[in-house]
Amino acid sequence: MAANQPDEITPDTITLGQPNVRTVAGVLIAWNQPVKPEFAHLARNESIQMGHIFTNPIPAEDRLGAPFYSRHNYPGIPRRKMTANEVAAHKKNYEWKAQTTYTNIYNQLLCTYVGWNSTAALVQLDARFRRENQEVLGTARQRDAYLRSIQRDPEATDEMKQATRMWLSMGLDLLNTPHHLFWLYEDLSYYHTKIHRVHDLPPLIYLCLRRNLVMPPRFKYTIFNVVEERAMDVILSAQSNKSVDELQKSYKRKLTNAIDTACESPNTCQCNKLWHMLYAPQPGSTESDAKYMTQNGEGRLDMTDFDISDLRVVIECSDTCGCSSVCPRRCTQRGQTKMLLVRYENEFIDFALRAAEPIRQGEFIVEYNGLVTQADTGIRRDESYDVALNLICPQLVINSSAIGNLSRFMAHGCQPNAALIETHSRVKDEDPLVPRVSVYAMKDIAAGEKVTISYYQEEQLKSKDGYPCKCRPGCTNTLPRYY
Ligand SMILES: C[S@@+](CC[C@H](N)C(=O)[O-])C[C@H]1O[C@@H](n2cnc3c(N)ncnc32)[C@H](O)[C@@H]1O
Repeated sequence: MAANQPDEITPDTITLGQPNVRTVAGVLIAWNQPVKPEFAHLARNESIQMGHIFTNPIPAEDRLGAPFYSRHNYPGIPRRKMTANEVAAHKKNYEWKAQTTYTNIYNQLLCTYVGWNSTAALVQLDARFRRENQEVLGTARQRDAYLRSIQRDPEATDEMKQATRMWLSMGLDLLNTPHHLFWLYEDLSYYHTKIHRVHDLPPLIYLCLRRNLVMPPRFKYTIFNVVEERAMDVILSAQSNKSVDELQKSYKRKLTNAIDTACESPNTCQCNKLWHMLYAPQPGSTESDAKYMTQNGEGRLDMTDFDISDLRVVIECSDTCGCSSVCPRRCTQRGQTKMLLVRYENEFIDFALRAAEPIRQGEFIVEYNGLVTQADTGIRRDESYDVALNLICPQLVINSSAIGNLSRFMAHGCQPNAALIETHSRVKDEDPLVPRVSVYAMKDIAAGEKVTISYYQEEQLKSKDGYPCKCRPGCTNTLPRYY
């Protein structure tokens, strides 16, 4: 019986690409077997996980052999589930795990379960259920609070308001249609949240406030960068990969610690030295015009005079700085703290990322995760998902079209409220420096607002064969097409 148990989704079942330690810097996709000799030392480094393909394994309930087989085939989302009849035959044997809850049309608490399809949802009246499912109830409450805010929003269309009722007042018609796209949205929210939970990140929610739901995006979910083999060659030979000691041996100028640091251990913090040795414009040289962004004691960046066209870098502490994991200079290492949601917008934008709670100017929002690949591979890809690594590794980009996290949904804004910032960050100075990019708020962002970045240059926004920019009503720019 144990082999059939559908409710076990432990961190172990979220294997490749979802390592359960926060010190992981990335996943190396090594196509060769055995791995190249120059990568042999990486196999022994716990900050790098090795694999041959990047997968989102389907958690244990797929092994159930249950009769319901979903029409939708999405990475990491089980297709086989139990129907109400199947559950009736088994339920005495198991402690089923709650997936999410809704309020039904009689104002009762309705629960769907992991590994069951929607026909098997149950009304839960018992106080023990509430006590034992605080996390599930909390996420459902946050989702419902957002949906109720749409009902009050004077700018929301009637169609959007009507669609919120699908979630806020769960009807029998939807419960009896397990193939409905609605349930795929719910599964994406649940299984991607599951990956977040392993790393203490907030839940995420996918929504589509339309009469007819559109197919949600199909991609593999990761909260670590996935590095291609050739990109790893570039990383290992880059100057930025050298340790502070190595860099110091060849650095001729006198190092000053003139810039303050918010590090918990200001006297031993190495970040300012790294800035001088790696990225600071050298006197007399016109090569780099990089700007150094440093966090204050609350981990926020100073965004006054921030210009999106500047090259800028954040340097995070490593263990050689002598600080702890809660140091204000380790925001990206700690990861997202603000809850975000992904919502379908319109036929131009498709899906976009929105804040589910207020974010203050200068705060870290989320890391931009994806496939670290060569900028020039010769293979066509959707470059609108590319983020350049101009300072850390100019030959590489992070592309999130097929593998990424929720940041891949950020829409373009001609007056953006967030910015991408290259981040030099690793937990140990001897780990490979997998390039990272972080998203920070340029302005205060209200709950419910879109998180937007500018990913087009001024001249690209007038593209001839493009399509209209929908960043805000009245925008007259056009966006280029990429693929
Ligand atoms: C990085 S993707 C963003 C995520 C994408 N919307 C999705 O659903 O997967 C960039 C693409 O989103 C669309 N997009 C983003 N911002 C837009 C805007 N302001 N106006 C129109 N389309 C936009 C364009 O199709 C663009 O090529």
